[in-house]
Amino acid sequence: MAVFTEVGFDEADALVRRLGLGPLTALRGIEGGIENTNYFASTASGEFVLTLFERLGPEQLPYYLCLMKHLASRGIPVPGPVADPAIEPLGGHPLSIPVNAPCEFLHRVAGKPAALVQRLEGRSELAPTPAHCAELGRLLARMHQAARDFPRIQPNLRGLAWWNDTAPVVLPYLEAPQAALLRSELAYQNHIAESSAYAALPRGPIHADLFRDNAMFAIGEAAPRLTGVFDFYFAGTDTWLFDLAVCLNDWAIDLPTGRHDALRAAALLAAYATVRPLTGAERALLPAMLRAAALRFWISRLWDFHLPREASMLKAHDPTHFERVLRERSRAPAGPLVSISADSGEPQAA
Ligand SMILES: Nc1ncnc2c1ncn2[C@@H]1O[C@H](COP(=O)(O)OP(=O)(O)OP(=O)(O)O)[C@@H](O)[C@H]1O
Ligand SMILES: N[C@@H](CCO)C(=O)O
Repeated sequence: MAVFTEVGFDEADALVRRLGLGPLTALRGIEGGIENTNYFASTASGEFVLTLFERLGPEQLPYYLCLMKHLASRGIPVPGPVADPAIEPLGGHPLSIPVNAPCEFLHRVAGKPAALVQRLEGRSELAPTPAHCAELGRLLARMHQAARDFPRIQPNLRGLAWWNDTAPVVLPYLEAPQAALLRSELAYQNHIAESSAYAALPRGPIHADLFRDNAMFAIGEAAPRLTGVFDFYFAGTDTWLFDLAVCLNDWAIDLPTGRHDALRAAALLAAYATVRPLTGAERALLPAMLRAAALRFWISRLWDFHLPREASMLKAHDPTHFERVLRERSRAPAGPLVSISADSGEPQAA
């Protein structure tokens, strides 16, 4: 469980009252998550999640919170953040907004920047079937399209620049074969990022961390139905293909071996393509982006594992999983076991 910062009942009560939600009736630290402190907060007006940001500051947070609001207002099922009625929403062009200007969705709790968002119903499906993957694929494509006119710009802060900065920090902890893999994959990804095919990839705001534990499905319905996706705190402007690769590397992977599951991948890709067919450049670079997405989480897990932070309830993720996924992706250069027909963009299991 990750509660890095303890929140007193009275302080949370003061926040929800200020936001016009009535008195707090219950507050409970949430199991799971490794980045932020999360609590379930029940109030007279409904169920919410209180997040205290442990690493991110007021420079980055307005992007995530405003993106969630933007998506929610476009009918994408994401938790809407609750605004402080005392703070005037900022108008005008986002680039003209001063970096430290107050954001109506950003609060302060226990000395940390904090947000209160709606609690989604349902539960995560940790053993997804092709039908769950299809639901996710459709939603991902709708989300990419709905975010296209989101006016703020912020890079993916866990993108290539961060990999280049962080690899030297974790390399001293690695055995020789792992260090060689990390160095060579980083060189490959720097090379890919300079290519004209990469420059041609469509891009926009992406979630960038949409693992199966960041989505909720309705409970007790015959067919899988997503009730929403959450945890946008790694979102940023990047290629849509990278977002798709992050999802494929989690939703369509056999967790014990790191092997690709062709049926789940085909379902996810086909559903995505029914909403937004992939471009030629995307089809060409899917294998490289699957490697990039594996590298991203291998590095962040190594970083969290070898340079841990204090937490009263914390379970670090296993870095060796993404080392296995990366080796699998590099061994099978065709990437997922699917072929995507050039004319329709429709993937099929190979
Ligand atoms: N809006 C929400 N609705 C319902 N449950 C939520 C919501 N936000 C968070 N949760 C619950 O809290 C848990 C932890 O949240 P989250 O995954 O965002 O943690 P984190 O530490 O911020 O991120 P990470 O997944 O990057 O470790 C989730 O697994 C989920 O059970
Ligand atoms: N989804 C990430 C954790 C949060 O970034 C992982 O599984 O490593």
